[in-house]
Amino acid sequence: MNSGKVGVLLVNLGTPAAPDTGSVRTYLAEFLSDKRVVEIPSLIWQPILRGIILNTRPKKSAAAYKKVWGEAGSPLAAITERQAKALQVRLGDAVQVDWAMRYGKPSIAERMQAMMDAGCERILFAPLYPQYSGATTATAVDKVADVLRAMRWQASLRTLPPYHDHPSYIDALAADTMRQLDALDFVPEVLLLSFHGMPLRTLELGDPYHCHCHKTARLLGERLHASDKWRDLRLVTSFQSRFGRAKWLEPATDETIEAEAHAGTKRMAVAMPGFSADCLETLEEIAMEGRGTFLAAGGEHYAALACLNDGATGMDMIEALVRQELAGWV
Ligand SMILES: C=CC1=C(C)c2cc3[nH]c(cc4nc(cc5[nH]c(cc1n2)c(C)c5CCC(=O)O)C(CCC(=O)O)=C4C)c(C)c3C=C
Ligand SMILES: [Fe+2]
Ligand SMILES: [Fe+2]
Repeated sequence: MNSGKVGVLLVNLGTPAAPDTGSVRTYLAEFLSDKRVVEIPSLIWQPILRGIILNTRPKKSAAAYKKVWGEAGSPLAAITERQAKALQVRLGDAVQVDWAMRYGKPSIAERMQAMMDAGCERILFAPLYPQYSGATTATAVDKVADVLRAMRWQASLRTLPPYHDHPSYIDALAADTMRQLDALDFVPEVLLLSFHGMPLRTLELGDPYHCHCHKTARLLGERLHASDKWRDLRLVTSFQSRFGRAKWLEPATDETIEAEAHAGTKRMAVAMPGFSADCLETLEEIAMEGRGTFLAAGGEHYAALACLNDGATGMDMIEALVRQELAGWV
């Protein structure tokens, strides 16, 4: 290490290197071998993963990734990179901003080493998950701890806490949700707040994720209902992207979308406040598949709202959260 710089590392989940079966298999093998993600003993899980899942799911998932892949690659990686660049501009030269993925590339190990090689002695590690869960925040922190464990001369580390009820996050969600609702060419009867799901067992074991999601939904709802225009908007919370056979948090987003249409809802918008960047789960599962489900079941108007991404409102929030955690360092 050669100087006392401060670094900020933005981290998100990870994504395949390319939308083909081989790349998706490599990504899923790493992701689904994480014991924080699938909490089944390895002796039982690894044969299922290697014998069944990695022989079937990659082809299906690669086809889904192809539908959302852009010129800059995977949306999740492209947006996270843009967030890092925008934050660098906002924070100036006093801080070095970089980004990494928990699974795949750029890896946490590689970017931590690069920051330290550039002279960062203090690093704020910022997993961009508003709601804490073992499968997201904790495994990212485990990873950076592994990286430090292998170093003789470590950097000092701070980690960004979950921000599910932080005023800057709720302000950003409320402003951006209302901006997007106002711009629709229809007035929704219901706004579905869809969060990524988790196995129900994680709630029973004490993971706060479910509570964090419901608190975010309540605080966002209070802000929408305090406005003149969205006072009567009906809000429903659900959990998407179910994986595997175990019982997951309910209600499930796909079933809720279908049930709403069957019950006579004609106009629906869906927001996904738990995702800091658009990705496969928001763009393919909710914007594309969700629309098909709603229209096929009798709905007429459907809109999936964009995540905060690197828009000004979202970046105001990331800057505020990061500046709070950097207090005393810069
Ligand atoms: C936002 C928080 C997330 C939680 C909580 C979460 C839990 C979780 N996810 C899986 C399984 C899969 N997730 C997949 C994609 C994916 N998941 C998140 C976020 C959370 N996951 C994101 C941002 C993404 C998108 C990645 C991208 O490249 O765009 C996938 C891969 C895609 C697929 O094949 O469907 C799987 C598998 C589990 C099992 C889990 C909780 C235990
Ligand atoms: Fe996931
Ligand atoms: Fe999915």
